[in-house]
Amino acid sequence: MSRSPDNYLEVRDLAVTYRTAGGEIPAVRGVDLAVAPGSKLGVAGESGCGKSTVALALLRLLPKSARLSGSVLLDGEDVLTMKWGRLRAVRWAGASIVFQGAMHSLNAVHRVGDQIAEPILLHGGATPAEAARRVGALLEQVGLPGQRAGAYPHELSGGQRQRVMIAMALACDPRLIIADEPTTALDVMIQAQILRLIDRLVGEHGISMMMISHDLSVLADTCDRLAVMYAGRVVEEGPARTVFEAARHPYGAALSAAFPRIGDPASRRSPRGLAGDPPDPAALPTGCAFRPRCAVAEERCAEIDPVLWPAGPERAAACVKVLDGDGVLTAEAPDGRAAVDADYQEEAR
Ligand SMILES: Nc1ncnc2c1ncn2[C@@H]1O[C@H](COP(=O)(O)OP(=O)(O)OP(=O)(O)O)[C@@H](O)[C@H]1O
Repeated sequence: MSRSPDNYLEVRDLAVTYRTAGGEIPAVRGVDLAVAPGSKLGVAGESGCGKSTVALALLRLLPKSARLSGSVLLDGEDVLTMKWGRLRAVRWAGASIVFQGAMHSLNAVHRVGDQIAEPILLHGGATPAEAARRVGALLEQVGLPGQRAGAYPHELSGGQRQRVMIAMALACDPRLIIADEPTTALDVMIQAQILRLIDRLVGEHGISMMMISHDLSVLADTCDRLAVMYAGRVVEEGPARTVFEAARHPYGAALSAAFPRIGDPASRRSPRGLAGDPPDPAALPTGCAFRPRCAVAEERCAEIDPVLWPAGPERAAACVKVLDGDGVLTAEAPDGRAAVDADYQEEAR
């Protein structure tokens, strides 16, 4: 993660624990992320690794059972500590979210135009006539005729509903869009259209983006940088293409191999698949959380819980080793990062 005062979004040591009747669930365990203005960060990982929890935490949309720590700096202001009035403004103009599954996110009993107009009226200080004009323009921007403003969600297809969600996310000219699995519920052809649409709109408007997906190949195509999450942590981070093509963390490599690139013979080597399931966050294994599924785990991985450390230019990986493009394991010095415990540093050298 590149730390800079210029980052539009900077997440520092974010931790989220859900309190449930069955005990505490540490869903996110110390996550650092950064998005520079106008850039696109992809967050990848299997179901349950904490991606949506991170997305919801960014705008304090988590249920009351969630306990948060760390900071979420949006243009330098900490979302986690700001007052409610400020937070309401930030939620639309500072950053907005496109959720997975538009059917559940749209209100079934209201016309979609009214739903898009709501934030414009509440936060944009527009008159009803101005809001109606803006709704028409937003619908056109997402490829729907302005008259569809009068439709109810059930009268639209899945792809059209997701377009409405994107129009709503754009309503107050946000500087950041958080897209959480924006195409998961759609068929493949429509998925590609929606991804192209999001890509075009964020490019045209100079909006920063954080896109969440379990599909590394989609993120590699869409984003500049990529963070791979596992068991509530970022285990790998770097330029999107490079992480996808040559992951440095065994989990990044396994996830990448699970999405072979069509027409690329090298990808068919697929040395390590993704067998098994992620751990239950309430019962993590000792040491590295990926150890039970890791093809290259060693005895010391049961003792060491690795943190992110430099693993090449602008890259970081949380593993005692790094995997190079040929599958040869090399150990690299972690550049003396203070967070790494002394034994681990010694071992890594
Ligand atoms: N409201 C909640 N109460 C208790 N546990 C929760 C809650 N929401 C999520 N969790 C748990 O937190 C962990 C992380 O969930 P999260 O939804 O953030 O992961 P994810 O990577 O986004 O997965 P998916 O892609 O399936 O949404 C999971 O173990 C999940 O069961």
